[in-house]
Amino acid sequence: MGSPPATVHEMRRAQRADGPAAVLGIGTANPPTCLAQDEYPDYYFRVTNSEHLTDLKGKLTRICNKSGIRQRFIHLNEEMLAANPDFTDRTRPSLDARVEIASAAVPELAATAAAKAIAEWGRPATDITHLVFSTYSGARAPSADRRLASLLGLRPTVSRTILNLHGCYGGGRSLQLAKELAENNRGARVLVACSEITLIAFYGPQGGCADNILGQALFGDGAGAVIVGADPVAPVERPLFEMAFASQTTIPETEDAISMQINKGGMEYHISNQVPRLLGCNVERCLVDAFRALGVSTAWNDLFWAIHPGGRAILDHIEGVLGLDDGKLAASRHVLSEFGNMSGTTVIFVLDELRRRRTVTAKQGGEAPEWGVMMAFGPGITIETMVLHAPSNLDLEGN
Ligand SMILES: CC(C)(COP(=O)(O)OP(=O)(O)OC[C@H]1O[C@@H](n2cnc3c(N)ncnc32)[C@H](O)[C@@H]1OP(=O)(O)O)[C@@H](O)C(=O)NCCC(=O)NCCSC(=O)/C=C/c1ccc(O)cc1
Repeated sequence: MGSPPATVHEMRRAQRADGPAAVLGIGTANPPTCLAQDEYPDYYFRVTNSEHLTDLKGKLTRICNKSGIRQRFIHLNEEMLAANPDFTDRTRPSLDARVEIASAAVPELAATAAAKAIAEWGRPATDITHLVFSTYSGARAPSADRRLASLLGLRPTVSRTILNLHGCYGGGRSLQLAKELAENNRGARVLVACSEITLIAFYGPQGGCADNILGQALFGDGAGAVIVGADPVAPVERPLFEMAFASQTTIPETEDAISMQINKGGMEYHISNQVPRLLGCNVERCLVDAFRALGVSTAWNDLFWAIHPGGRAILDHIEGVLGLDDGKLAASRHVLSEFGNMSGTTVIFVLDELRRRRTVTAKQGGEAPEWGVMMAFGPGITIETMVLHAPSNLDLEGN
């Protein structure tokens, strides 16, 4: 009766997508409080009652001036600080209060970004089959992925994964996981959400702790969401970027270069001043390996670039070692300038900005590169690399 049973191999082949995973929609969101970078040292030392620490204020001012950042958005405001005075003192036990605020704020910010990505994608939220959520800002279960699924009305069978403490490479890792899920599950539609609020790592300045001063100068809050799926169904679904290849590399002997740890007073972190140099020494090898695996030969200046702007010096080093022309990292520099380093979320903002710029180029009759690269970095030191292809039928309008 009926046809002979398929082999397991045939069943698996039938479960897989035919084409590559692609970005089908992008959305971003930020909290309402915007801080101008040139006013930040005054703001920070005032709200933390630390005006007497003039050396540290001078250092923060020097870092802000060189940061390449114009403004940042943050969830924490002065009313919250007034209600939680322990937030300014890293020795006081304030983790409970931070987690309480973050547990609500992180998924809500993600929901705003996700609603925009879903609107651009053009299908109902109930068609989402998988959710990958990345954050360093929470420490509770059920966690932000569960809450986001409720806020968006996702189906109860949505397959959820949360990535915690991946820091600045969380966006790259989530997108790589989404690629695997979409390509290995025919018809899958994966929502990637990254949402970070720096409240978990906000403290007043403390002598002898330059890491904290660096973080206060660079980090901002934001959420980014991406819908990923293979074999887009025209005309509703339009691929913005196809994901051609993805890899992760850990730089040996750099375990201590970037670290984050949750303790009773919030999240402590250390960022070595060698990070820009270490990345500069290692990114080209990742790129060479990626393009060799694809069998594509290219000049770096023939690509479009979506690099995580971890700091201005990181972009400068990468631009230098790869010999990139002025403007090749413009999308990354723009996002750094207007939002700061929003950790894992930032690379989604860069993708969004990149496609906006490609629209302008196309409207002006110019040509944008067909192939490009997304890279994100974080503790490990970990480098996430993804080779992207922009299809010629690209709908670049976005939301
Ligand atoms: C904009 C910088 C900070 C300064 O510009 P510069 O061109 O290097 O300028 P200078 O060499 O004159 O340095 C200015 C000051 O910055 C100081 N500085 C220079 N890197 C450092 C340094 N890692 N430490 C602490 N002082 C420094 C440097 O010592 C100096 O201090 P001073 O001599 O007192 O003026 C630049 O070095 C830069 O972009 N660095 C890259 C920063 C970086 O590694 N970012 C990636 C890591 S991000 C990450 O892991 C995220 C973790 C995270 C954690 C918590 C969160 O909430 C969210 C996320």
